[in-house]
Amino acid sequence: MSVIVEGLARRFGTTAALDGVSLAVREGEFVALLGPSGSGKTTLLRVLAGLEPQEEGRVEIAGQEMAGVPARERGIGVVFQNYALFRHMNVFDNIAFGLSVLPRARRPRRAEMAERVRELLRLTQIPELERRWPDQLSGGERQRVALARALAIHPKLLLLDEPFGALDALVRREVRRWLRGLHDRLGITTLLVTHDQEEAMELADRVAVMERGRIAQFDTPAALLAGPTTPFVAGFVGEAARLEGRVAGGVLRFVQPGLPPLAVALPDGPASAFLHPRDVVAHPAPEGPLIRLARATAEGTARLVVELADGATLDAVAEPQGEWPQRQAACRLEITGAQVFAANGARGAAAPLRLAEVR
Ligand SMILES: Nc1ncnc2c1ncn2[C@@H]1O[C@H](COP(=O)(O)OP(=O)(O)OP(=O)(O)O)[C@@H](O)[C@H]1O
Repeated sequence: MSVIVEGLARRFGTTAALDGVSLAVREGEFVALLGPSGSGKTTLLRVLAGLEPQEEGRVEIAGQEMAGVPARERGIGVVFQNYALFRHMNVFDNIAFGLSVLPRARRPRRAEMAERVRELLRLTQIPELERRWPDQLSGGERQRVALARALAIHPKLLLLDEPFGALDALVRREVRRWLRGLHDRLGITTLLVTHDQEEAMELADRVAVMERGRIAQFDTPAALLAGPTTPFVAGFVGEAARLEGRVAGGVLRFVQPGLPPLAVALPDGPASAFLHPRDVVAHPAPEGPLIRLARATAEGTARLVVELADGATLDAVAEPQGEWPQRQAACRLEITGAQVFAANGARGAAAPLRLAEVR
């Protein structure tokens, strides 16, 4: 089911939780809504689900205008982080609940209902938990039950609000891979709210980055990392550090001493550069910025925190062939690229200067 949102607004007192949100989600797509706390992610999901009124704008799901359509007639499956299972019902009854609240005309008969619940238990790979009570389940198992309950009504759209929030990191990773596999098999259009960018990047086909009630950028994970369109997105997505500088004659020089200038096609004037750790490569050198912290990564490379001459720190990687970097050792920093924004919002990708260009 495709979802089209246009100019959506929702205020709480003087707070604009949604301030003109437009978004077009394709049928079968997995989209993550990513943004800092309070940026409007949950409100957007609640408006789509019909749990929150929209003040301005329109929502269309599968070609149908949603204004005035009550929540339970929207055909949407919802899993909220705090949408706990019913403690007085076992797993089977929790899942069947989704069906029992359907409007009478669409509610299946008992035998059909039981068959559907068993099918969902198989689909979510927890058939052995059918008779368990919620307090006898692990966090990951509870999430599977909550998802089975949301899927019970054969939703055409699935809305997930921080569904893994309560799980520890390892279980979280496992459950989200499983969820993505399930999505690929069922093909249900899915919107997931998260403030965890790793989760958004791993799961979603496209990510909508939200900032103060608006969509700052809606793109594939790779495009967001490679081409953030605003300083907010550049700072929020990835692990980039922000450094100030000045462009003159196509050359960016940093305010901080000890960093090489870069070539960038931007007008003269102040500029902000976003440097990802992988773009800052430390080489052994007799003098220069000091390595304050060094740690091995899961990929077998070394991640460093380097202290610049003015006391500011910068994340970097060690030159791949170099010796294992020592704390307190001096280094020379090479910058292989950066996203740069001029004061007027124009952006450019910076690259190392060739020696002939350094004046
Ligand atoms: N029922 C409400 N009453 C008053 N203000 C609200 C209400 N719901 C949300 N808000 C406000 O609207 C803004 C957006 O909230 P929302 O919950 O949508 O953000 P969010 O991005 O989901 O945040 P989080 O990641 O913390 O859940 C916030 O400033 C919040 O305080």
